[in-house]
Amino acid sequence: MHPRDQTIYALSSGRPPTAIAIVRVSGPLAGQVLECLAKKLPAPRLATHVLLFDEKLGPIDDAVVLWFPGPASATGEDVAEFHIHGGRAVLASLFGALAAIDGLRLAEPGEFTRRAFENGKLDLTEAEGLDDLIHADTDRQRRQALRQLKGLLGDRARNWRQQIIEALALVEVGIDFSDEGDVSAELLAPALAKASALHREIEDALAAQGRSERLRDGLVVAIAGQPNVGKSTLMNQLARRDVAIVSPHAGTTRDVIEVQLDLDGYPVTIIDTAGIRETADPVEEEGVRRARARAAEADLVLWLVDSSAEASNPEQWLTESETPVWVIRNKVDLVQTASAGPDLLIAISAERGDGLAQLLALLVDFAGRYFGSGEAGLITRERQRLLLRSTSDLLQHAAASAEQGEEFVAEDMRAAAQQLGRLLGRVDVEDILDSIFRDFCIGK
Ligand SMILES: Nc1nc2c(c(=O)[nH]1)N(C=O)[C@@H](CNc1ccc(C(=O)N[C@@H](CCC(=O)O)C(=O)O)cc1)CN2
Ligand SMILES: Nc1nc2c(ncn2[C@@H]2O[C@H](COP(=O)(O)OP(=O)(O)OP(=O)(O)O)[C@@H](O)[C@H]2O)c(=O)[nH]1
Ligand SMILES: [Mg+2]
Repeated sequence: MHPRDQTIYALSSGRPPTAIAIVRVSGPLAGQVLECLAKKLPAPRLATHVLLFDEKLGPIDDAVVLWFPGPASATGEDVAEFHIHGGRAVLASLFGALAAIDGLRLAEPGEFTRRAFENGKLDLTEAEGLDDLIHADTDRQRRQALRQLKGLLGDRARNWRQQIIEALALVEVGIDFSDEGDVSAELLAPALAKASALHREIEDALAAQGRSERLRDGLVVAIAGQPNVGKSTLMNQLARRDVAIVSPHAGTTRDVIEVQLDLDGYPVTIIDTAGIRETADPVEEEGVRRARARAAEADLVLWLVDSSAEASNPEQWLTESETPVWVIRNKVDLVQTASAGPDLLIAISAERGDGLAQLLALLVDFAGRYFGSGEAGLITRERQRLLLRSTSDLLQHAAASAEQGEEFVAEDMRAAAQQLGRLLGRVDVEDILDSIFRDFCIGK
C-alpha cells in the first residue's frame, strides 16, 4: 500500500500529562477504528461520550469521540478523533490498540496538513499560515497568521494567476491569427495592458508588505556594557523573573541568556550578555567574544553605563555594525543629579525600577517602527516574496518581449503564471513540499 493511502494517527494535543488529549486518525480505516474501539460509529460531527474498549486490552478510557466522514473533514479524508484523559498510561493504552490494527501507522510531522493540502482543503500559503498560527507567540503574530490561513495571500495569488491566464489566452489566439497582423495586434495590446496592470499590483503588494517577515521572526534586543553595570538586573526586570544571576562581582555573566517577551503584541527576544572588558580569563574572554557577536547581530543594543562611574563609550567596545545603540545610564539611585548627557537616552535604576516604564515605552515605539504599522502583512516568508518578485519581473519583461514576437510574450506570461502556481503549491517538486511540511508539529 502506498504510504499516502495508509491510515495515520497522532497525538494532536500537548505533551502528557494534560487534562484532555486529542488523538486524531485520518484515512480510509478511520471509521473501522471507531467501530472497533467505540463499538459503533457515532453520528457525524457530534461529540459522543463512549467507553473505549479493546478486545485484547480491555477497557481503555472513558472518552468523547468525533466522526468526520470525508471529504467534509479537516484533511478531506475520513477522520476520527478521540478526546481522552491525557495521562501517559491512557495514551499508551490507546496507542497500543491503534498500533495493533493492520494498516495504521503513526503520522509524520505535518502529515495531516499535507493530506489536507493534497486534497485541496488548503493551498500552500494557507498551510504556511497554519504553521505560523501554531507557532504564534503574540497577538500580532496570531492575527497575521490567521489572515494567511484564511487565504488573504492565496486568494490574491489565485486571482492574479487567473488574470495572467486570461491575458495569455488572448496572446495565444493572436498567435493563431498571426497572418492577420491587425487582429493579432488588437489582441496583444489588451493582454500587455493587463500584464502591466498586474505588474503594478504585485509591486504594490511587495512594497506594502512592510515588515511581515520580521513579525514572524521577532525583534532581538541585546543588553550590553561593561561588567557590573547592571545588565543582568535589567534583564530580570524586563523578564519579570530571575533568569540571570546578579552579583556585585564583575564578570558574573558568561553565557548569553535569552528571554522571549510579548511587548504590546510584538515578539521581542531580549538577550543578556557578558560584561565587555579586556580579560585574561579564557572563559570570560569567550563570554566577551559572544557578547560582541550577539550585539552586532541584534536589531537594537541597549548599552548600559553606571551613573556612579565614568561612562564607557560603546564604539570603543562593540564590534562595528549597523545595529542602532541606545546608551542608557543605570543606577541613577546612586547619584544626586541624574543629568542625561547628549548621547545618553534615559536614566534608570534597574534595581529600584525607576525609568523602566519609560524604557519599555521607548522599546514599544522602536518595535512599532521596526515591524511597520497597520495590518497590511500579505507576504510573510522569503519563499513567498521571491516568487512574487519573479512573477512581477516576468510580467514587466512581457512588455519588452513584444518586440521579439508574441511567442516571447506568451512565454513570459506562462512563466509568470507558473511562479504563482508555485506560490500556491499547484506546481511543485516533492522535495519542496517535504521541506515545508517537515517543520510542522507532529499531529498537525
Ligand atoms: N477537535 C478539533 N478541533 C480543531 C481542529 C480539529 O481538527 N479537531 N482543527 C484542525 O485543524 C482546527 C479547526 N479546523 C477545522 C478545519 C476544517 C474542518 C472540517 O471539518 N472541514 C470540512 C467541513 C466544513 C466545515 O463545516 O467546516 C471541510 O472543509 O470540508 C474542521 C476543523 C482547530 N480545532
Ligand atoms: N544601586 C544600584 N545597584 C544596581 C543597580 N542595578 C544593578 N545593581 C547592582 O550592581 C551589581 C551588578 O549587577 P549585575 O546585574 O550583575 O551587573 P552585570 O552588568 O550583569 O554584570 P556582569 O554580568 O558581571 O557583566 C549588583 O550588585 C546589582 O545589585 C541599580 O540600578 N542601582
Ligand atoms: Mg550579568
